[in-house]
Amino acid sequence: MKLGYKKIVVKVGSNVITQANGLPDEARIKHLVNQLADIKKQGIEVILVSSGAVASGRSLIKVSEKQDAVTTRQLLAAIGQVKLINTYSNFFAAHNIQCAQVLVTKEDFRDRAHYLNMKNCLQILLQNEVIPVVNENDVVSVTELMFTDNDELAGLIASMLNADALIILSNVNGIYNGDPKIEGSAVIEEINGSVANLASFIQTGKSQFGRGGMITKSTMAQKVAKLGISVHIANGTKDDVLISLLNNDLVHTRFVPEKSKSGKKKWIAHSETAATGVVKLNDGAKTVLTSGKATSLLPVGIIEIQTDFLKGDIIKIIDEKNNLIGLGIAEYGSDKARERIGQKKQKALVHYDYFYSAI
Ligand SMILES: Nc1ncnc2c1ncn2[C@@H]1O[C@H](COP(=O)(O)OP(=O)(O)O)[C@@H](O)[C@H]1O
Ligand SMILES: N[C@@H](CCC(=O)OP(=O)(O)O)C(=O)O
Repeated sequence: MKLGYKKIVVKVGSNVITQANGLPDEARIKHLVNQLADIKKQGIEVILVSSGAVASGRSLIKVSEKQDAVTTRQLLAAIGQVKLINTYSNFFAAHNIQCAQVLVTKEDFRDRAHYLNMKNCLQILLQNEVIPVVNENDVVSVTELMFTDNDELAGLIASMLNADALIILSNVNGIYNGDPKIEGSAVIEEINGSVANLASFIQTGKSQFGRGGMITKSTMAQKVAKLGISVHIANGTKDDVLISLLNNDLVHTRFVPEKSKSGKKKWIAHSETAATGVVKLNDGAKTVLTSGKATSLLPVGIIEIQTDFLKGDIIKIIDEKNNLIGLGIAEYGSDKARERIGQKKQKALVHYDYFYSAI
């Protein structure tokens, strides 16, 4: 396969594997599994992140209209996930491949110990030639405990496992430079670095069964590419999409990866919700810290400690206008940091190795 990847994470959106009438599209699931089996047999490690539990559940049970949205989602996902994983399991078995169900919540990534537990679990499956089929555990993840969508989850898994590529399969050919439905809009084939006006191309509407939409997909893709992982957005409803993509023979959107970051930086990058402290910097410190040079965060550039934190906590670093600059691990607690605000020649609050720039 021309692209030469050794480890890939493939994310399949609900729309790809659900028919217009809401029933699971078994033929498409089978076709995707056939491709994944082919890819695995060529020695590439594969992790599948599949949506579709709620959509599958909808085909199995009629829900009362009086039931609220949260409990409806719990009910549909609880029933639908069984059907979804059985379908995958049967199709993989035809290739003598075992797959495993891995259901996760945001909580499973909340601190380094939980994160490493999850990483070990996936690694042991891969070492045993099993294909993990990951989904959010929708039965217990509600409201603020939820991932934005499975694109966020897939980005997290790709970063955690140091994958070479994350392939997101949706029901469009990629990100278009206008409304995909309007003639004259074309697929943006390559996105290199942060593209300031990317969001302006994207319509806020979602596809019929999707959760996050294209804006969250592109924000996540830019973040993951920044960590050193290629991200591809392609049309999962096309025949042989994965094989064509890996042979570099498919029109789609590719986010060019930057230099690979360390495992710890990848973890920090995805830890915004676990951050305790908030530290505000002046513009000079912001410029230096985001210049791309290896620079640590020194107290001289701090103007305010907004929220307390302990040594070792993840902290949010913001600018004078309260925009996020990055995330880092505090070398000491907020008490000491407050004493040192604006002072020269003090120990760095965040060492460069433990700083992730969000800009
Ligand atoms: N500029 C754009 N390029 C591509 N798709 C777009 C764009 N703007 C909005 N979209 C919409 O985003 C949808 C895909 O996102 P989403 O509904 O989250 O899908 P999925 O279920 O695959 O995660 C497409 O079906 C499309 O309608
Ligand atoms: N976890 C949910 C899917 C959530 C989700 O992000 O869906 P999608 O936007 O189609 O990838 C399910 O299995 O139904």
